[in-house]
Amino acid sequence: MTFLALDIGNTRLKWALYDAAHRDAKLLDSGAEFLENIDKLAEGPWSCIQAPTHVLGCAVASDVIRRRVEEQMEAWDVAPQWVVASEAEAGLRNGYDHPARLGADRWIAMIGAYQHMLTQGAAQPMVVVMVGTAVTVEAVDASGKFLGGLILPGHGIMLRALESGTAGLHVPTGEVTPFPTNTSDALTSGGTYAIAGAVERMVQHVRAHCGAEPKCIMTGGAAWKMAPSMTRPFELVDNLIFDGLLFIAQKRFPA
Ligand SMILES: Nc1ncnc2c1ncn2[C@@H]1O[C@H](COP(=O)(O)OP(=O)(O)OP(=O)(O)O)[C@@H](O)[C@H]1O
Ligand SMILES: CC(C)(CO)[C@@H](O)C(=O)NCCC(=O)O
Ligand SMILES: [K+]
Repeated sequence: MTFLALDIGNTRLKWALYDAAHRDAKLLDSGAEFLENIDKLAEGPWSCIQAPTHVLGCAVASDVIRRRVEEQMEAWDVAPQWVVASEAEAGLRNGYDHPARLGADRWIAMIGAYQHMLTQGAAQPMVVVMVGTAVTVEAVDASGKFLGGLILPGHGIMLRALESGTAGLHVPTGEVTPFPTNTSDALTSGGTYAIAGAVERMVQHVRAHCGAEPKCIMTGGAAWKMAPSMTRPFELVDNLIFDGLLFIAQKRFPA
């Protein structure tokens, strides 16, 4: 039995092959492709992996992209399933006005984060941050209710927006520093502290609403770059989407 977890994001597709559809499964293989390269998965990295028994995915990209990924799996005898946000799943309840409109990546990452917290001890409220093309900052109470969350432009989008929207700004990478004294540092620090500041605000909201200190957990390819600029301790988790997918898969595909 093998299980393939897919995370089709805004910019890249990430995949991970496990030896079982279980939270303690062993990772056999993994990779990432920019969305413009997904038509070469079958002849490329997927040509030499074991055919998965089950495929569970998270897709925030368009249906067209999702269908192109499904085409890459035609050599395998498997019907991929895609998680969509619902009113409740895997211990979480969805407080969104229209639960199905919540991004599947956000929902799955919260499921991963909540289960991760429960394995560590008593339930407490959480702030779950995902740092990628976009940044999301979610609030979950100790009972597993998703209270609401923020969506912000990611660091790359912020800087590109400044570059294209101003007369004379160009954006070479700078350092994050409290008092930037050159343009590069001012831009890099501005983007980083915009994210860190939004997260701090959400921590305050959760503390006030729940009357308890939230557990803060951060994921996404650029999470480690944000970590030193946060105002409070954050646990970094490699890929909460895969953790969430594994947990959901364990229910959907019992051994
Ligand atoms: N120093 C930084 N601080 C914060 N964020 C950064 C930094 N450098 C890059 N980023 C962000 O990280 C993103 C890349 O992260 P990641 O690899 O998780 O995203 P992705 O896989 O491209 O996104 P998606 O999952 O939406 O497809 C970039 O788009 C940029 O917004
Ligand atoms: C916010 C993003 C872009 C983050 O990847 C994604 O989760 C998404 O497209 N969400 C749908 C809208 C929403 O979550 O309210
Ligand atoms: K993502």
